[in-house]
Amino acid sequence: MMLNVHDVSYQYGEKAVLQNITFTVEQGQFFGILGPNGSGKTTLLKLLSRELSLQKGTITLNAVPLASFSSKELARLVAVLPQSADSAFGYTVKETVELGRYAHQTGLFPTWTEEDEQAVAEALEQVGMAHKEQETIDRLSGGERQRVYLARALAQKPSLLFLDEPTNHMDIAQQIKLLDQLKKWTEENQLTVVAIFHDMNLASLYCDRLLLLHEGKMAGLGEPSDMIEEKQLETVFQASVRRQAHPVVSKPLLTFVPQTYSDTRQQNDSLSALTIAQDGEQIVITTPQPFKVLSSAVVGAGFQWATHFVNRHVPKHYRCDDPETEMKQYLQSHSFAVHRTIGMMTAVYLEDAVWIKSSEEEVPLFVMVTAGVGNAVDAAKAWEKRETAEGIGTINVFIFIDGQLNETAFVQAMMTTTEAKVKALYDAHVLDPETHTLATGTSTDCIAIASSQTGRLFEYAGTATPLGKAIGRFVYEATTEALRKYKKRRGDGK
Ligand SMILES: Nc1ncnc2c1ncn2[C@@H]1O[C@H](COP(=O)(O)OP(=O)(O)OP(=O)(O)O)[C@@H](O)[C@H]1O
Repeated sequence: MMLNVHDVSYQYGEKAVLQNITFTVEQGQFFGILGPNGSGKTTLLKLLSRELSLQKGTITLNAVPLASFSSKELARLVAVLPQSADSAFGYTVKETVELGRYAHQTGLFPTWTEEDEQAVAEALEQVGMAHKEQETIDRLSGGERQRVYLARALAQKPSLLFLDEPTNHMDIAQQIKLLDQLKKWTEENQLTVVAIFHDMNLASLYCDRLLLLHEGKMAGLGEPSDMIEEKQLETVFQASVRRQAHPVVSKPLLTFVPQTYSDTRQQNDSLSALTIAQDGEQIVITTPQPFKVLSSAVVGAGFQWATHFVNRHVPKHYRCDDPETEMKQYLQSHSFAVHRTIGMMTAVYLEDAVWIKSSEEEVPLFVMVTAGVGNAVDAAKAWEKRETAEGIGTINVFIFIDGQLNETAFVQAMMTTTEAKVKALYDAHVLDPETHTLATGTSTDCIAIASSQTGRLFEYAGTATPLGKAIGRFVYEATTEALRKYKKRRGDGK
């Protein structure tokens, strides 16, 4: 069933609530309508289901004007789950769902057929309420009631389903279950769904296309990934929005920034608040306020907020099939909150760690490096190597920045750090022991870029930028010094 809406406007008395709305929903599509309270979503849905009569514009179903369908014809094609379904108190669950079959009853004295019975049973099954079919509606929870009303709409066996906030009152597990089910029906049975959503992430995850309404006007129409733009949503919803990639699904994920957030994070010179504790077993850097971190660490890789940064000494012959789990156990046994800790390992002597803090006038930066290169690798020749060399070999780099970094700056900081580290290895003439070519790192190197996310904004960290220049310089200097200490301890001083 294809739905076409062209230039539709509507007003209650003098009050214009919809203006020039135009969109098409193809058969089998899951179409979402989003917008703040009062933006006209319910009014639009009421016009689509003919609960309100059209004042201006056209609405067609499979190219036939909506107005030309008889009520009975329309009821066979279209089912509606309204925002607040009329509570049929006293009715049982099954009786409520049976009401959905009235559209299919014919003649003066309609008879209840096997088909009707089956449609009701199926609908109850689909929403997971079959086991409560004899329960009265008033004894159900809000979420269960919502599922029964949905079953009533489904029992109609519609081609087009209009839903006003279908997951209202449902817990998150039920929401996902229901939307998964609806999505499956659109795909398998070519059911067309038009639904109002309040949760933009759910809408984006499940809908093929979205219409964004703002004060009765179209503020956007398209696929979720093209439509959910931070600036656009901030204007429409009057809230601070951040857009990221969903970790699994190829859809955007939105997060809202609390208004109070900026007020609670006014702190200058977060680097002075860092404390360093060192013994032979570990170096622990602690910050009272969480830093946002991008790292390749054993524990806490990817983006994470962290308050503890652990560089742990392990024996030279440490071997483990699952170092991440082992490291997490280590952190737990040392009373660290694993989800707030960045954990790296090294067989290098921790006394040889090098740290540098930039001076006042430069970009506020703190760098710590431990370096061992017994395991050095030339990345360009790694494919030729037969086995990983045994040896003390890891370069761990921790960088703390007093400032705000966006994702671009984080990624560029990683690149700049890697380049500076490679240059330090090059200048120290470190060779891959197997290929005898210049090494670019070791097979287990880790980098953590940690930013206070307060104060100065850094949008870039490439080598042409102030932050990139500082990172390049201090990572190079710290790595060079750490390599010198490592060589000295090994006694080859070269
Ligand atoms: N029957 C009515 N008479 C007069 N004004 C109405 C009527 N129904 C809705 N309105 C007004 O029309 C505007 C749009 O309402 P509508 O219910 O369509 O918005 P909505 O986007 O669905 O909001 P919500 O997210 O709160 O459900 C609102 O300002 C509302 O007050």
